[in-house]
Amino acid sequence: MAILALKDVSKSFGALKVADSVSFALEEGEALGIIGPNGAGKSSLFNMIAGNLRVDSGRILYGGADVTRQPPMARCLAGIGRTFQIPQPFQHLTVFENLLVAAAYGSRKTEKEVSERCANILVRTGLISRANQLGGSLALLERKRLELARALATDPKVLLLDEIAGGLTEGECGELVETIRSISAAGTAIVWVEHVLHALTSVVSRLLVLNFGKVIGIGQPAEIMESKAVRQVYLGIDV
Ligand SMILES: Nc1ncnc2c1ncn2[C@@H]1O[C@H](COP(=O)(O)OP(=O)(O)OP(=O)(O)O)[C@@H](O)[C@H]1O
Repeated sequence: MAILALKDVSKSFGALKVADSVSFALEEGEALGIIGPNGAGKSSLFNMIAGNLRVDSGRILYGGADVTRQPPMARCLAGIGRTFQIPQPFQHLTVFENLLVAAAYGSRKTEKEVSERCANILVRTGLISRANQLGGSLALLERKRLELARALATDPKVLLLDEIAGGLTEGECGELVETIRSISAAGTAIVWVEHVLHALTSVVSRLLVLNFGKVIGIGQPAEIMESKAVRQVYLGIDV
């Protein structure tokens, strides 16, 4: 059964259609990449899946249940975790405290469970040596890692990554990809919106292409990048 499914989801801002009857399904443990030109509606799609933006029509199913009208917190507690394109950690809390907030808020876990879980995530995301540093003092790669760690602290079954590799150097990007790959290998389903294609395709098994809110292709990365419609629209190549 699909862990996440969108069925004919549509959304407009006035005359601008950011989702035009979008449908796709994500299997448990699958890693799906989403690409598309600037303004195609990728972040809006994440906002609708996470509950930060209401759909105009269509349905969002999570674990088979209809969550279309559920608020963001309910979806987060149910297991839909996300990162934001621009990381905004609590600047005056330490890295560890930032994680504690994400892990403890609204959850019924004990203090011991929450602290152990956060310490473990700091190790997995390469942030353990930064645990006591203030969130506001981190460099870009570490802020991205913290964004990822905060999403993981909510214990997601589906992790939505919004352009997490953007702005990193080649080496930093490679390090982050390794971390994301290990999260995927541990069984967390991932939907990753990214412009850095080589990073994306080194992790995901399928790519979905959005253009003006419409899905213009979904399939294996090699097949998608060869598709005429995708090359014309996304890469600007005349074929
Ligand atoms: N709340 C809003 N009100 C009006 N227009 C919006 C709103 N949010 C987004 N838009 C517009 O909707 C379009 C899609 O935006 P969105 O951020 O979803 O695109 P994107 O594919 O994520 O782009 P990028 O790759 O640049 O991040 C853009 O033209 C954007 O300006």
